[in-house]
Amino acid sequence: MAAMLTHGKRMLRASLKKQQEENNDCSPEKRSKHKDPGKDAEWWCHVGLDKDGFSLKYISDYKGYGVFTDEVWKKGDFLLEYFGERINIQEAEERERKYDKDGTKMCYIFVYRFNGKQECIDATCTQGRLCQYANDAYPEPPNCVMKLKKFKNQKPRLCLFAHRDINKGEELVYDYGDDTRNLWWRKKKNRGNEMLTFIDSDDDPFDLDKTYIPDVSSDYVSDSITSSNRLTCIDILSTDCLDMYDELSISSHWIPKSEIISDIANIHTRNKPVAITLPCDFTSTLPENMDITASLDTKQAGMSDTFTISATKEVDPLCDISDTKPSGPTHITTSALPCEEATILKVIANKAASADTASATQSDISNMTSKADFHCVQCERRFKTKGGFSNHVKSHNKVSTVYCKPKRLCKFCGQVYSKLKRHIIQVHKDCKEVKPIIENPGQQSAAMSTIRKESIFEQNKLQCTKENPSFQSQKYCEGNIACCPNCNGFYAKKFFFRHRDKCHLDKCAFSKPIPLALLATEDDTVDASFKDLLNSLRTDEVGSVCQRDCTIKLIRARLWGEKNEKTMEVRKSVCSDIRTLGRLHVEFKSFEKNECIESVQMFNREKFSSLKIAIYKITDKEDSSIKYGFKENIYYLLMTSAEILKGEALQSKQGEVKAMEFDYLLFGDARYMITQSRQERLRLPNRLPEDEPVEKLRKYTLEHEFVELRNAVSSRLTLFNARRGGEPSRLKIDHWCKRNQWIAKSQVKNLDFLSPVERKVFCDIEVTFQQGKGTRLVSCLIPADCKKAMDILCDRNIRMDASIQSTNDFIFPNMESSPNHVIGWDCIDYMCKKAGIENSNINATNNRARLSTMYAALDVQPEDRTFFTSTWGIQRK
Ligand SMILES: C[S@@+](CC[C@H](N)C(=O)[O-])C[C@H]1O[C@@H](n2cnc3c(N)ncnc32)[C@H](O)[C@@H]1O
Repeated sequence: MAAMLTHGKRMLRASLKKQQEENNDCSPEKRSKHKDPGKDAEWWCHVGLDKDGFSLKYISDYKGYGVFTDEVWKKGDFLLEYFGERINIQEAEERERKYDKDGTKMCYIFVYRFNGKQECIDATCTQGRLCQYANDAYPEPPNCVMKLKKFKNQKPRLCLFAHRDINKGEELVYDYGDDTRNLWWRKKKNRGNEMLTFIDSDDDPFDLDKTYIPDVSSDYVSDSITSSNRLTCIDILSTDCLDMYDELSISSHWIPKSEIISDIANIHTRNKPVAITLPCDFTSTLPENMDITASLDTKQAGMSDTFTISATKEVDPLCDISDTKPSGPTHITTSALPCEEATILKVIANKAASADTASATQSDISNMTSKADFHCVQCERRFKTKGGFSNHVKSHNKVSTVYCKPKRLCKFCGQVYSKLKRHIIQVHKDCKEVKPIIENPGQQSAAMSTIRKESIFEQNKLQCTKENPSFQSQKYCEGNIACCPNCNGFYAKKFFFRHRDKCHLDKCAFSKPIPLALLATEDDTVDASFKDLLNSLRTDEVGSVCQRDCTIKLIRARLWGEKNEKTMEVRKSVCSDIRTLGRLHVEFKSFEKNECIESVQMFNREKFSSLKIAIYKITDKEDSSIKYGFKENIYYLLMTSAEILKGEALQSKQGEVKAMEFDYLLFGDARYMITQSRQERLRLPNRLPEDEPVEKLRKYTLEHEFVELRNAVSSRLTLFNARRGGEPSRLKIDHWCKRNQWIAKSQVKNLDFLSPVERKVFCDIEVTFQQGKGTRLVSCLIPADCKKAMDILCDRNIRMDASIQSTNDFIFPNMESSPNHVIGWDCIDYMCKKAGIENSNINATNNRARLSTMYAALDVQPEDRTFFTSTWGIQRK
């Protein structure tokens, strides 16, 4: 593969700068989400965007623009796609001539060979993408590599991958290939001097002359300096040695030599201190590890702009040049120095010193070094000795791990104090609550602890209203704070169990999530179960959107309010619905690039495209397929929400909202996939469980002594009822107790119209009805062999012995102190493992499909079919 990238001119600088600003957008849709670089590349090519983490910078008039990394990349990572119009070679040649002729456009045509044929990508007119600005690596080794990637049913794509680990701030460069006809820059000599000497200026596309003085304020210089915190390499090159090192130029990897040379007019040195004359504005672009403050101070004091760079012992290589006259360029590398040491390299503002520098001797240097003023850039403190300075730097490193006593809010005056106790006793001594504390010193600490707890609660309550709340706890802890439902105290989650005993809480009591718990206490109009629902929301970004956004709050209240039975299922489904709305809103905001936009705007027809992207973002799977079931749920959720909002607008006499009609315009693909999946995939023979493992499992659940009674019975009922959704696992004790209310056994015998099979079914089998999904009642058949086990599972004493919460009235409870029922699929999985069935695909859904497939093959009369489908829980359209 050879790349032919023709040179261009520098005219588009302004427009590219604008483009760069657009590219710097940090929206989440520009973040990678794939670990596998191939998949990652496929996803980004599919989405048609560039990843975050790169920026376009102007390097020099010679090289033009380049792509730089804003973060660290690992070897093998997919970086960017070279995106453009796909054209053939003839068209490419024509366009190249045209671009050259009209001279207004740079030409970005990439030529590669695929299946023996030359193909081209023209990125000349590509807007808002970066890869076309990546330069050729020559003369350095490349840090990335362009690969041709062929994804399913697609034309090949040009993808740039990291060839090695790439640091932040590095320029992305790859090998343009060995077709050097167009790579004129490879014919240039003396790249080390950053193109100051062109050997054949005819080749130079920019017609630069040798005395070209680059623009030091260009983006590249300032940006690369600020982004680089490392002092990795300083080269001191001797040029015209009038005297010993009278003129030196300094180059380092963060400042192209050309730029420096033009701006550092004189760099004099004789011995160790190197005196350089810097222009004022250059001093402000010095890297962090040189002392900028010192130089600025000097300027403020009206002193000269001449500075002395002196080095302490650590920069030993500098000594090497003090005595000997070099025969050629001398390289002094400080790259071996650890960062902390490199900080010691100082710029000392000292007019007198600079005047003397040209004749400075070794003793001058030691004097200077000993007089060195070590300045800590973090806290502005100055040190006379290097030892003191080093210790001080270490102490900074420790700060992050040292506990800093937080300031507490005084509940009496609303101010924060670092010594709350002292403040309360001194200032609020006359307060009714404080007097007893002062009078009974023995109880002081307990009483203060209560006051502190209350103050933390109030403080955290205030934090809840903030976008990025920072919560406090009783004792120091990093993140993960829990709130006690009993005393409202805040504790480290890790140690909450200790407090649980102190507060005499139930062993299985949970801490409550922070912000929602606090907000819920504020709103007394909300019933307890709804507060409970609020508390169960997670406290991440989506959770906080759900609790703050008025529209979501309204929808949540309506969804919750319209359910008669507030079962665990209903709770879960409302929670999941509002989290889905929250997720949509988060994505919607990010696409709209407006943090303040409210979720009601998602229902505004004019914002259709943003909503579309938001849906796309959350339903898109890693392998570029879609979560179609989820997408269809979103459809229904949006429809319901739009109805709620319309109703609300009418009620509040605001007139009808401009709510969207959510037709299948957005959701057609999901609907298609669902139908396809239901009609085809589920019925495919390889999806259906084999008879053998089903039989084995049936036998196992029958023969097993009900040691793991719950799992066995739940699995048996799931198989027996052949029903979707694990409904038997949701049976409640009440369902079992009231089973006789549905069919009176005594009367079954007298029902002449029943066939013998039906009669047997009704006599032997227990029938109960439970609520299915939505409002449907679904029958559950319990075979005779499970009756005893059902009695055992419902026995209150046995349940107590098994530590099942008394409030949990599911027959098949989840044991982990949860108020919920077990997941039917988990039971089957467990039993399969016990029965030695490997990789089983038995589950309620598959089993139901298997049975109905078998049943469909039978020649059954229509009325019997009706009986079968209604009684055996197989849904009929
Ligand atoms: C695909 S463009 C790269 C982006 C380009 N720097 C710009 O500003 O548009 C290729 C052009 O960049 C310049 N270029 C690429 N690699 C270079 C290198 N190693 N040295 C000098 N110029 C280079 C040449 O002008 C070349 O024609």
